[in-house]
Amino acid sequence: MYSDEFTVKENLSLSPLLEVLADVFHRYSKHDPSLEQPLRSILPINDQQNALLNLPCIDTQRGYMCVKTITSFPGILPAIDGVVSLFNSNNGRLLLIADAKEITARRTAAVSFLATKLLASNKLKNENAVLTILGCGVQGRVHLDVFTELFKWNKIYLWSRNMTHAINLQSDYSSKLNNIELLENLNDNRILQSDVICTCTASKEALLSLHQVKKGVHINAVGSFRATMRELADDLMLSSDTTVIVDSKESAMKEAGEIIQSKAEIVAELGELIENNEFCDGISKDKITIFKSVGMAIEDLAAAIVLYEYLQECREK
Ligand SMILES: NC(=O)C1=CN([C@@H]2O[C@H](COP(=O)(O)OP(=O)(O)OC[C@H]3O[C@@H](n4cnc5c(N)ncnc54)[C@H](O)[C@@H]3O)[C@@H](O)[C@H]2O)C=CC1
Ligand SMILES: O=C(O)C1=NCCCC1
Repeated sequence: MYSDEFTVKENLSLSPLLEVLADVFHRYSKHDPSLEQPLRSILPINDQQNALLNLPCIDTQRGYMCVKTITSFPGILPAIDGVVSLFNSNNGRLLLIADAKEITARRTAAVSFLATKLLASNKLKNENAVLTILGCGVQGRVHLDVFTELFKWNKIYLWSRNMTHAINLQSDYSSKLNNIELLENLNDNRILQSDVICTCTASKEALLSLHQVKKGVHINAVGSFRATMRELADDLMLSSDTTVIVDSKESAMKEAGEIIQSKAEIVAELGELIENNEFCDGISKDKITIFKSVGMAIEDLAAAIVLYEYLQECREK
């Protein structure tokens, strides 16, 4: 069965995806032996920023195995291309091949939302909450889709190095939302009003420093996945007001520029926060929380399982 990007978009629902993501993140961080995920391979092409990535994992508890093979060519749009393959882990049969662009986009934004729910639940109770998205490429757009599907924001600010991307995104949303405003530069004081910020760029230099954000902000830093990439400055990473959470300690220490360059302490993995009210409720309102995501195979597995099981259900009806 092949699912192209439109099929993925139409059939991959966020609510079951969030549930399966929470389960696999929890089991990953508990080192559950039924879930195996080696460090992914990232093969740079001719020492340039382009790369071939391979992300495998096995979940014998759910009875699936998954491998995503993608290219990342930041200079060519869309930057990511490839496929996600889902197999039965009991008999080795191939079950589904799906477009990796859409799976990667939606699962990454869903993980950012999960992190926001766990680390900043107080912000999601606030009717006046403000969301800012930096970078309006594929990830910026899908973060806007997912974050507005799951929560009603009072105000949304968009910034992109290429302002046309931000203008187009605002305009595509104009019939649905009239509370989106554009930021022309990163010194705009409106960033200081943000309760949640998602950074979704391929930047190699820090875009956000400590003085640009308010105390208590939650940041999902999505863009960097190499030692040379980063979106957040050292003073933000290293502030005593900051708590840094990652998807995987092993991956973040190898791939996340912000962590590698700043040597910031990683307080926990996202999976350690699942069913851990003591930790989540114990985060003071004034703490800046940073979720640094680099991406993992189990996220693609979760998305492929939800999509496959839903398509099977539709077939059987
Ligand atoms: N954490 C994760 O699981 C995932 C992370 N990513 C990463 O997220 C980033 C965004 O991915 P896509 O939206 O798919 O790419 P894209 O190519 O669609 O968008 C990239 C955005 O970054 C901006 N940008 C590039 N260099 C910049 C700079 N120096 N300063 C400011 N903005 C800059 C571009 O203007 C564009 O808005 C990439 O670095 C990608 O590798 C992508 C997928 C999953
Ligand atoms: O997890 C992924 O998939 C990716 N992570 C970093 C950038 C390329 C795709």
